[in-house]
Amino acid sequence: MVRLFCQTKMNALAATNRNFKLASRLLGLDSKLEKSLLIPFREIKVECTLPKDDGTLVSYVGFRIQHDNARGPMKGGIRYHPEVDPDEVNALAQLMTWKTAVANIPYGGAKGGIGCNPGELSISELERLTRVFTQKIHDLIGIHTDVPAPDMGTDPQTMAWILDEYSKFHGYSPAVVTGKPIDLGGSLGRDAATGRGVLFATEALLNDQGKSIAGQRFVIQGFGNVGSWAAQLIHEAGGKVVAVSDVSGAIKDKNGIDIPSLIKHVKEHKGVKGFSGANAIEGSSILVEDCDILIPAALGGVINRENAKDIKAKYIIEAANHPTDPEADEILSKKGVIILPDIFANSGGVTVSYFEWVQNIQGFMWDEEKVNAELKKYIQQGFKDVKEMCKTHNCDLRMGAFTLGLNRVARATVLRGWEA
Ligand SMILES: NC(=O)C1=CN([C@@H]2O[C@H](COP(=O)(O)OP(=O)(O)OC[C@H]3O[C@@H](n4cnc5c(N)ncnc54)[C@H](O)[C@@H]3O)[C@@H](O)[C@H]2O)C=CC1
Ligand SMILES: O=C(O)CCC(=O)C(=O)O
Repeated sequence: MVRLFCQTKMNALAATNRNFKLASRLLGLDSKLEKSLLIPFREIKVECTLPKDDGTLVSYVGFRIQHDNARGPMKGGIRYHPEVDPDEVNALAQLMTWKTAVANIPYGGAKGGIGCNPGELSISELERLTRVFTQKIHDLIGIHTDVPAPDMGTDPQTMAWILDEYSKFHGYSPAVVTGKPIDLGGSLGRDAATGRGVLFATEALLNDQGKSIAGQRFVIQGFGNVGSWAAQLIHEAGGKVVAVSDVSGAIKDKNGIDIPSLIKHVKEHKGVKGFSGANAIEGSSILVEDCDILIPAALGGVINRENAKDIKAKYIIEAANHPTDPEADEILSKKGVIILPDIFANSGGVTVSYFEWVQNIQGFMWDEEKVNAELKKYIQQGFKDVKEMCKTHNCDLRMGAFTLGLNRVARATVLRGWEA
């Protein structure tokens, strides 16, 4: 197995390919088809020169990996983070292909990113960098080819800049990105959608186990778009969020953190650090804190062979992409921990992105009630479909989701005549 950066964390692409191969074996896919599904459709790597506010020039590397388009336009977020590298973006693009298929929305998969630290750039530097990146990729994305969206370190404002820059070349095209500000054709409910999807997915799993959200103790790693919305909605549903972390630090209160007050604090102080309503703890201990349900909502590979044995949660809901290494999967499975995999658990974001794209193409805006009700239907159906695959292949939820996604993409690929 290939490992980079540290001994404990597996390379993201090696981990994703391993899950792909296991699922492909369960489905008995033909080896030529397997190879065609694994190799990305197109890999784009561009140099982006940023004129900084002080007049100096800095070079960044940007990526857009377009993994597969058998089921429709490629779809996936754009990440700004110092650890963005081609293997990670490749893995994330591949995961998008299986995720859109699990959600049963008419898309393929892609992902992009720039290896930068957005926290160290001013707003005008972020705008210039986003525009330069868009200039480099504008002829390879499009409403019916590849539709970006926000991911870690990017937000609706980033999408507005991409939309504006793209429109200079192709005419006004709101449907070229999703996760836009509402004033530019964004969908009501998209901002909360990944967190809301995490709530619906958790409810589906707990219902299946004869349980409910109320009274369960949650720990959440990451308090950005996904983590903070998940925390808020879980809090409203009667769940007790007992510990939270972000890049600034970690906090804990076994009686349950007052999430609305924490959200206010984070808006003012840019992080959970210093929140007076809970005790500070070591960020490194967050994943092994005592709880019923652990929600990683930050980086990949955080649950690995080093810490898996110490995890106390009975359930892990993967709000982040690929937070769990296959080695940790094995350890956790032996401990009886149930994992709701990323390609299902965090599919609420891309599902509402699909609703946004549909609204843009139709030129007709839905109300938020409709968006949330449709999202619930998709997540509940997705859970049923994943469980069905678990039954058919006698496998866990991750392999249930992978076999579901792979099977749908393989069928579309064959129907389109891939051997011609
Ligand atoms: N935004 C979306 O719609 C979707 C996001 N995701 C995934 O969810 C995860 C989070 O994404 P967003 O919330 O959008 O990003 P974000 O940029 O809004 O928030 C990221 C959060 O992670 C925290 N963080 C970063 N490094 C950390 C560390 N070492 N320890 C603890 N916390 C750390 C940051 O402080 C921040 O609170 C990512 O894995 C992303 O790929 C998945 C599906 C959709
Ligand atoms: O909303 C989208 O199109 C993609 C979101 C995303 O990047 C993800 O699900 O990981």
